[in-house]
This record gives sequence, structure tokens and C-alpha cells, in this order.
Amino acid sequence: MTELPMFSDLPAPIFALATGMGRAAIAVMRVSGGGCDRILRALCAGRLPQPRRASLRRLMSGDEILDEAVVLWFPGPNAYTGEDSFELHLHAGPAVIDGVALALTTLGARPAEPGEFTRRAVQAGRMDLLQAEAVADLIEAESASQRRQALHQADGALSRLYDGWAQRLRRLLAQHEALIDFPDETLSAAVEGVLETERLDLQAEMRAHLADHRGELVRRGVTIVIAGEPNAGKSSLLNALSGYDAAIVTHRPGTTRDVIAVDWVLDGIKLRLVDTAGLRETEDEIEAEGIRRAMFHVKQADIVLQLYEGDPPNALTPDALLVRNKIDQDAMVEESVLAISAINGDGLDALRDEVRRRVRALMASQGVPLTRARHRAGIQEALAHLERAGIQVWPELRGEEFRLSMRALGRLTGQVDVESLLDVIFSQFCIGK
Ligand SMILES: Nc1nc2c(c(=O)[nH]1)N(C=O)[C@@H](CNc1ccc(C(=O)N[C@@H](CCC(=O)O)C(=O)O)cc1)CN2
Ligand SMILES: Nc1nc2c(ncn2[C@@H]2O[C@H](COP(=O)(O)OP(=O)(O)OP(=O)(O)O)[C@@H](O)[C@H]2O)c(=O)[nH]1
Ligand SMILES: [Mg+2]
Repeated sequence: MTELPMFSDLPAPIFALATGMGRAAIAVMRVSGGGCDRILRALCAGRLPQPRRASLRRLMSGDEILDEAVVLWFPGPNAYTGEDSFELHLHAGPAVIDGVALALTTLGARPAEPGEFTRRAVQAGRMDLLQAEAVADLIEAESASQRRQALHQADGALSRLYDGWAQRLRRLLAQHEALIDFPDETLSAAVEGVLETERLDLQAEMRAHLADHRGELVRRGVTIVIAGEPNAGKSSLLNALSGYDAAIVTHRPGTTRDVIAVDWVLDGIKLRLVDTAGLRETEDEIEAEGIRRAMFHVKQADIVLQLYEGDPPNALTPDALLVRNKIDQDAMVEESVLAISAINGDGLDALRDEVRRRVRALMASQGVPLTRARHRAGIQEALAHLERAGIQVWPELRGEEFRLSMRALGRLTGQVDVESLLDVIFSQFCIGK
């Protein structure tokens, strides 16, 4: 016997709160999947609201009133998930939410898994993987540049770039195979030259794309590590720049041991300002661990501010920004050095300007940037196959490299292997998205 679908051929109905936990006036319960029309009718005493119109309804479970709520009914496919779905804008009391959740369960819906609504939107072909990742980024966005970047990617900017490359590769592969099938001595050399130029162009574009780190920097924040000798005033500087008393300051060298990070939004760009233990030889086990961690963070930093008093030290990294502190105590300071007083604020404007310049230099790029390690790995793979095609003597094998390069691009958008990628990507989502 074939199994009858329980409600329809849509996936089973799922529900989740789409709004955050904690005290709020309204909580939005989102429901999507097969049978949503039946479930909503049951909750609203038999009457479906007009599609896509906010309607006030008394929600009932049997003869028990659950809430007076605003209801939105989205018949598929014109919905976020592409499935029949609805939203209940509830009073946010726990008893209301629990009562509605219980009623939904009784009516055959189950709690959604993290990212499951967006996952269904991908499976319904309403967005690709890059756009789904951008939705996650938009929910996490804390700075204006993060918001802008996520919205751009959600709009398909990165997808269009990769689709464009995949299409050019497809054409390249087709022409390459035509050459294999119809060898024509006189034409071949000329066509091969054209194909080789296109392959090199694609390589150059992918290399430039990989050299651009702006997307990842915007997404995770630019890390600025304050390092240098003990007592130079590193913790004082962290406090002065961030505007709050985050790190302990004392006159004793070796005060800071743990790594202390604070967020700092400068010109709409999210920065992470990191204070570290003063660097010196020490017998103290705890301090030595702090120093080990300090060096670890110095190596990972996007920008290093190396603080000192008196004479300039050796730079910790080739492009560490040397900053002389405590100029309020010094009789004279050379014009050429960046000099500040973390205590009275002298020179901090100039330091901020220099940081801005460095951040801008890091962010300088044209075009649409990649934003995750997944994208970087995919483009690296696509590029590697193009490079291998270049040294491949056998035409058939060269064609295979073009094909593998296309596949790597297809995996980024989800046109290839989407099922195996969904779990990895959506496990990082929040529930209700
Ligand atoms: N209440 C509410 N607000 C929300 C969402 C939501 O799901 N519910 N969103 C969830 O992420 C975002 C908006 N995204 C959405 C994307 C598509 C559709 C939708 O119904 N699309 C239909 C009809 C479009 C139209 O009205 O013109 C479609 O594309 O066919 C709704 C929300 C942010 N705000
Ligand atoms: N006069 C003067 N004193 C400062 C200035 N900045 C910091 N200090 C003092 O220098 C001492 C050390 O400051 P901290 O900020 O704790 O120095 P640190 O580099 O974090 O020190 P460690 O954590 O031990 O490596 C404290 O007594 C601060 O008040 C400054 O610009 N001028
Ligand atoms: Mg300190």
C-alpha cells in the first residue's frame, strides 16, 4: 500500500518563535509546511484570514481562549519559505506562548530546528546558499558595514559573481570539447589561443577575489591588538579608546595577564580592541601564560598597536604601529613619532585617524567580497583546477579540470551537492530563522 500524505505533499509543518527570548510585548510565532491552512483554521474558529493581510483573531484551543492576536496568512508559494505558512503576533507572556505551542503540537506541527525555515526557502529554490548565509549574517550584524554587506549578499551580489564565472567556465568547456570533437588544424590554434586567454582572465579574477579580505574583516570585525612592554599604559589605552573601564590599571608592571577584548565601532565598522599582558622575561607561571597568549594574539592581529615609554623598541611585527605613551611626562617628543597620553587624552585623535587609515587600507577593494572561510576554500579549489587545466597536456583531462572548477563554484551557491551542505550551514543558525 502506498502511504497517503498526511496533509499535502508539502514538508511537515514546523513552528518556532521568530522573536527573541526575554521580556517583550509581542512574540511572533512562525509556522510553515503542509497543513498550515487546516491548522490556522482550527486556531481561528474555522475562518482563514485574508492572505497577506494583518487580521486580529481570537485564537482558540477547543473552547479555551489562548490569545487575541494579529495573524498573517501566507499561502504558498508567496511566502518566505515558499510553503503555506502563517505568523501569530502574540502577547509575549510565557503562558500564551506555551499554550499556542501546545495547540500547534496537538494540531500536528513540530518545533523547528535551527535555520529550518531558511533551509526550506533554499530547498524551495527561493534563495541559494550564499543568500541563506547572508540572512544569518544580517541577524548577527552589529555595525552598519556588516548590515550593508549582508544585505548586498542576501540580494544575490556574490551569487551573481559566482554564477557568472560558472557560466563562462561552461562556455569554455563547451568550446574546448568542440575542439576535441572537430579537430581542424587551421582553426584550432586560433580558438585555443582564445580559450587560453579566457582561462587566464578567470584565474586573474579569482586571484584578485581571494586577495580581497574586506568581506571577512567586516563580518568578523577588524582585530586591533595592543601590545608592548609592561606598564607602557596598554590597559589605560584600551579603556580610553573604548570609553569604559574594561581593564585593570595599576602602577605595577605585569598587571594584565588575561586577554581582554572589547568591541569598538569606528565609522560604522566593527573593530575588536584587544589588551594583552606586557611582554618581558618572567619567572611567574601565570604571567608567562599571559605573555604566551599575548604573542598568539599579536600574530593573529589585523593591526598591532605597540605601546612604549621612552625609547622606541624593536617592532613586534613588520607593520606594527609604534605608539609612544605618557607624553604628559616627557619634556620633549620628536615630531615624527605617534605620541599620546592615555591619561589626559593627548594625541588620541591622531591615533584614531591612523587606525582609520589602516582599517581603510585593509578594507580597500573593488567588487563584491567573499565573506566566509567556506567561500575562500571554494574559490581556492576552483582556481586550483583552472591552474591544473593550464598544465594538463591531454585535452580530455583539461576538460575534466574545467568541469571540476565549475563544480567547486556550484557548491558555493548550492547548485551542486546542496543536501550535504545544508546541515553544516544551518546548524549555525538560530531557531525561528
Ligand atoms: N513578520 C515578518 N517580518 C519579517 C520576515 C518575516 O518572515 N515575517 N522576514 C523573514 O525573513 C523578513 C522579510 N522577508 C520576507 C521575505 C519574503 C516574504 C514573502 O512573503 N514573500 C512573498 C511575497 C512578496 C510580496 O509581498 O511582494 C514572495 O516573495 O512571493 C516575507 C518576508 C524580515 N521581516
Ligand atoms: N603619566 C601617565 N601615566 C600613565 C599613562 N598611561 C598609563 N599611565 C600609568 O601607567 C601605569 C601602568 O598603566 P597600565 O595601563 O596598567 O599599563 P599596562 O601597559 O597595561 O601594564 P601591564 O598590564 O602591566 O603590562 C599606571 O599607573 C597608569 O596610570 C599616561 O599617558 N601618562
Ligand atoms: Mg595592562
